[in-house]
Amino acid sequence: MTTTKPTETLATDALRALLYEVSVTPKPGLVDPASQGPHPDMTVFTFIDSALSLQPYFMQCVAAGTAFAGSDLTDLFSQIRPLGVDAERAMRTATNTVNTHKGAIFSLGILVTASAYAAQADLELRATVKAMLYGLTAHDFDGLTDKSADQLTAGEKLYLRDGITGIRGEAEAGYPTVFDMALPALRRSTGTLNQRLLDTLLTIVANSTDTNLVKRAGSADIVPWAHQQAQDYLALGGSKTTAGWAKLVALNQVFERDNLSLGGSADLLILTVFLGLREGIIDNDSFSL
Ligand SMILES: CC(C)(COP(=O)(O)OP(=O)(O)OC[C@H]1O[C@@H](n2cnc3c(N)ncnc32)[C@H](O[C@H]2O[C@H](COP(=O)(O)OP(=O)(O)OP(=O)(O)O)[C@@H](O)[C@H]2O)[C@@H]1O)[C@@H](O)C(=O)NCCC(=O)NCCS
Ligand SMILES: Nc1ncnc2[nH]cnc12
Repeated sequence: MTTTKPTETLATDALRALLYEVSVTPKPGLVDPASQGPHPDMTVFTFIDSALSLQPYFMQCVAAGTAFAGSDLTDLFSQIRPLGVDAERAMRTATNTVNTHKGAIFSLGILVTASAYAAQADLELRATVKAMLYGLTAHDFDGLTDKSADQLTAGEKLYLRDGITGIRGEAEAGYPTVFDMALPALRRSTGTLNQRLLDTLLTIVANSTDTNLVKRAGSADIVPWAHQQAQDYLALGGSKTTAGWAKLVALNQVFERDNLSLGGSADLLILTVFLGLREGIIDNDSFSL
């Protein structure tokens, strides 16, 4: 991907991506302006406060990526990881302790930092991300069996139980769901911005393993079901057809009834929107939803 936008706009585009994602409606298993979905502790306003609390963090990521002069990009990742821990704290203060954007803090922080570095070093973004995250999964999952159950995060438990590498695996591989599936789908998509982002989200759901969904369902057996539902929606023509829209509304009800969340897929949509804004393939010139 080539980007011609100035580095100064990286932090703003990160915030825009967070705000665009939560504004898309109707999203199965997620908060949007019209629905809390299966998240009784959050509304769209919680997400607005959460996003704004992250502005200083994204600016720190830009500064870190711009200033980095080392030869081993895993050192750049090590520099920003503690910044993300502080950003999680700021998020929880802004949201009254609710976890709105933990996954996005991690992944968007990586893309913002990598974009800033890639611009000054004249490198390709995805190659930069992969070089930054080299060895991440092995590093994070090493020694997990020494931890007691109450010290393990949801992602760590799923790795030990099912071998799912989750967001770490997706990130270390250079976000294949985003770069190989979602971004091409966004480029191809037509219609209003809301319709385009709905179809992009369901492309992500059809192609990813969302550990937020697996955790809520209690079993990885939910994954093929979710893939099939999203594929059915896309085969019906997606958001611009009456049948596709009806499928989306029905899915919304199922996800709410069964307390199923798609938080990880929302994070990948946020990344896709961010890259779409950088690439200039998102135009906000449609005056209907
Ligand atoms: C490496 C970290 C991500 C830490 O990982 P951890 O093991 O703590 O967490 P995971 O459970 O593995 O996942 C973290 C979040 O990643 C999102 N996610 C899951 N699957 C995917 C996927 N396939 N692709 C992209 N993203 C994915 C997901 O975040 C979303 O869901 C959140 C709500 O989650 P949670 O509160 O668990 O769920 P609920 O059911 O709603 O809660 P309850 O009702 O049960 O209470 C929401 O925030 C979305 O963002 C996973 O939750 C990373 O955190 C780390 O290393 N942090 C260090 C600091 C840092 O980020 N540094 C800066 C960048 S290096
Ligand atoms: N809109 C949304 N609803 C619930 N969890 C999310 N995580 C990121 N965006 C989300």
